[in-house]
Order: sequence, then C-alpha cells, then structure tokens
Amino acid sequence: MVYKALTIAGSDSGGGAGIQADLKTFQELRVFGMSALTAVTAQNTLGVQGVYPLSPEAVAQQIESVGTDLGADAVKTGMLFSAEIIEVVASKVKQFGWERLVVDPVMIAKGGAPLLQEEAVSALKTHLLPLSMVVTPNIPEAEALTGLTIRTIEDRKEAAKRLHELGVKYVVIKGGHDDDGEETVDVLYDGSEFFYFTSKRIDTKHTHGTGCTFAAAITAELAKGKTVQEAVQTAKSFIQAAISHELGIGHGHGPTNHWAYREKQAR
Ligand SMILES: Nc1ncnc2c1ncn2[C@@H]1O[C@H](COP(=O)(O)OP(=O)(O)O)[C@@H](O)[C@H]1O
Ligand SMILES: Cc1ncc(COP(=O)(O)O)c(N)n1
Repeated sequence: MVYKALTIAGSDSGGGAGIQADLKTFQELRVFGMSALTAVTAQNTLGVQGVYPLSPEAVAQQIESVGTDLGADAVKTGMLFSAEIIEVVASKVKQFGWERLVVDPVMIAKGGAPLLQEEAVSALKTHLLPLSMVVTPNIPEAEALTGLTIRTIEDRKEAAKRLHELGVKYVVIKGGHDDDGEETVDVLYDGSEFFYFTSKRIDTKHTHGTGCTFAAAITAELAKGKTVQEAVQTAKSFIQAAISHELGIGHGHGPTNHWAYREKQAR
C-alpha cells in the first residue's frame, strides 16, 4: 500500500525545518511526500536571512495539482505567512474534503524571525482550525492563539480546551519551551480526556525544526490510518531519536537527525 501525505509549508534552505523536514520525515516513515510551497526562506542554523512569500494563486495551484491527480491520505500545514494564504489553503482543504489535517501553527522561528504576519493569527483561528483534526502549538503559539499566559500544566490544559472549542478535534500542546525539569511533556486533549507524552529532556542547542518534524511524523502516521494517540506516540519517539542523535552541523542551532529513528529501529 502506498500512503501519501501533502505538506503545505515554507522552504528552509538549511534543510532542518519547513518543507525539507516534512518530506524527510514522511520518507523515513515510508509515506510518499508531496509539497505545496507557501514561501521560500533563506535560512540556516544561525537564523533567517530572507523571506519571500509566494502568491496565494501559486499556493492554490500547487494544491490543486496534487489534489486533482495524486490525492492525499493526510495533509499538514506549517508556515503559512499571511491571512490570504490561509484562506486559499482552507478553501482547497474543503474542496478536496481532506479530513486528516494537521495544523502546526508556525509563527516565529527560534531566532525570532516572524514566519506568520500578526494579523493572520485570527485567520488561522477562524478559517483553518475549525477544519483541522490536530493542531500542534508550542507554548508561545498556544498563548498567541488563546490570549492565556501558560506556565503550568493546568494552564496548558485550559489552553487546549479553548482551542478545542474552535473546532479542532485533537489539541497537542508541546512542551519543548517549558525548560524546567528533567522531562518534556506534550499534552494531548481529545475533547474529553488528557493524555501525556513524556520523554527525557535532552540538553542541546540543536533543536532547529523539532516542531515541523514532530507534526510531520504525526501526519505520516495518520496517512497510514493510525489513530491520533498512536500517531503522537510515534512522533514523540521519532523526535526524541532525532534530537538525541545530533548531527552537529552548522554554526548555530543545528537541525535534528531525521534518520536516527529508522537506524534505531533497524538495530
Ligand atoms: N530538549 C528537548 N528534549 C527532548 N524533547 C524535546 C526537546 N525540545 C523539544 N522537544 C520535543 O520536540 C517537539 C517539538 O517541541 P517544541 O520545541 O515545543 O516545538 P517548536 O519546535 O514548534 O517550538 C515536542 O515533542 C517536544 O516535546
Ligand atoms: C520555513 C520554516 N518553517 C518553519 C520553521 C519553524 O521551525 P521549528 O520547527 O524550529 O519551530 C522554520 N524555522 N522555517
């Protein structure tokens, strides 16, 4: 069986995040990857040197080309840049009836460069989140989407409930930015229960692209028909392996190791 996943996101010339992280992750999990670019970034492990958005028509046409021919078992969005792009993406998702939609609400690169215009946050909430199966904010993104200040697990649970009210079926609030303690905990909410995905916190600066990779792994597993809980569990193992077997490349915040999970399985 050939499972297919489409990522709608920005390009990271440095290869660690964005479209490149998504396609590498799909491939590692044996899912055929397809892409619709929203923007080209000139980027490396030191930061973002340039952002060149594509027109909403160019984004729509790429999705149309994939949707009318190959089709997709699951779809992921990453950097969407503007409200106009969010609106065309939402309309194409509806047109093709894609239900297995994972929205990674990318807002700001780790170095601080904005990847989503500020006024586009409300478009994300009104147009895209109601269509999505899973949303995967980090703590600052969950704060921007809900207006809450998030410090404790209870705060994250409250934010997850508010996001669920927008129509998302499953909310995953990632814990990478909560740097107290020995563990990283990702919280999943399905509208009635909370589930916790915990791993040992790795002390490293090489976390460029962790969010993209994690959401791409969820998408790949959903493409295979796995449940959201199973998909999040695999994604947590995938990202843990990718962070812990660091590549040590570049002069700044390096990329994660996308082949580590496969090599670990093969041993
Ligand atoms: N230092 C770390 N050690 C282990 N897991 C981490 C670490 N940093 C992030 N993660 C994991 O990577 C994934 C992405 O998390 P996060 O860094 O919060 O997202 P983003 O990249 O969107 O800011 C989550 O599953 C999180 O638990
Ligand atoms: C094109 C693009 N998309 C997304 C990210 C976020 O990366 P991270 O996963 O580190 O939050 C990025 N730096 N560049």
